[in-house]
Amino acid sequence: MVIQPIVQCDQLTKRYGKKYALNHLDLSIPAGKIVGVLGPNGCGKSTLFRAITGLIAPDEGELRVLGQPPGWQTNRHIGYLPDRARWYPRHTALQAFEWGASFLPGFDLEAAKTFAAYMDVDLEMSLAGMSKGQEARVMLILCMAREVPLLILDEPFAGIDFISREAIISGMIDYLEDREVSILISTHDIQEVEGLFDYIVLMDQGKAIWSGESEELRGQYGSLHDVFRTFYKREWSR
Ligand SMILES: Nc1ncnc2c1ncn2[C@@H]1O[C@H](COP(=O)(O)OP(=O)(O)OP(=O)(O)O)[C@@H](O)[C@H]1O
Repeated sequence: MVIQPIVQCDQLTKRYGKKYALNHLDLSIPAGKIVGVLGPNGCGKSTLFRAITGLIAPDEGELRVLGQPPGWQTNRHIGYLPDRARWYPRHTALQAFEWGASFLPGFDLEAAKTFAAYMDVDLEMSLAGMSKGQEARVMLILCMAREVPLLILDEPFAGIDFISREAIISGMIDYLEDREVSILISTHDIQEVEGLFDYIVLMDQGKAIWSGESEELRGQYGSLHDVFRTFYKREWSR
């Protein structure tokens, strides 16, 4: 069953003191898309993801995820990679995936192993011995190997080098081709990943300043690099 829209925000607001992390955000994200949630540091991307996964309660406004208010019922159907995610250092990658298979709804151990082979992850290596980029791959696999309708990946490519990032992204595109899944991805690595997105949300100061099909955005403004120049002049001129 495909739920339209996958995420719906009406006047969604989250304040920290006087600071608006989300400022009366209106946003409707259709299902079945790979969505780039983009914008400068501090514009509210992670806060939006935390609200979607029920980790923070909004101060005002309405949020519906998979057609319902966020909570444990919706979280069963969401694979979430938080920013700054870490795993238990003494575990090996395989132990992390076996944990996933026993605890995470919809986790497919064989898919995780296939991803690991593709992403060059040594299953027997402990996470303590891994580089930042290797650990980031394990964390990404823990989310991607789940049969769920919604994946939320907050900065999944941070720490992964340019060459590996391209390989991982093309692997993701192959893997996702036949699956009915919606993915929200925040990233600052816009140039490498631009081919991945079919829908874009541009955020600034807690609001969505543009959202729509990436082809439409490219048609109007050119590459994502040019889009950033157009929409975030304030940032670029600093
Ligand atoms: N727990 C918190 N306490 C106080 N302020 C917070 C908290 N969480 C977020 N903020 C503030 O809310 C704003 C939005 O933060 P958020 O982490 O959502 O931005 P972001 O777009 O994910 O940024 P980045 O690209 O740097 O990861 C920022 O000004 C941040 O300082």
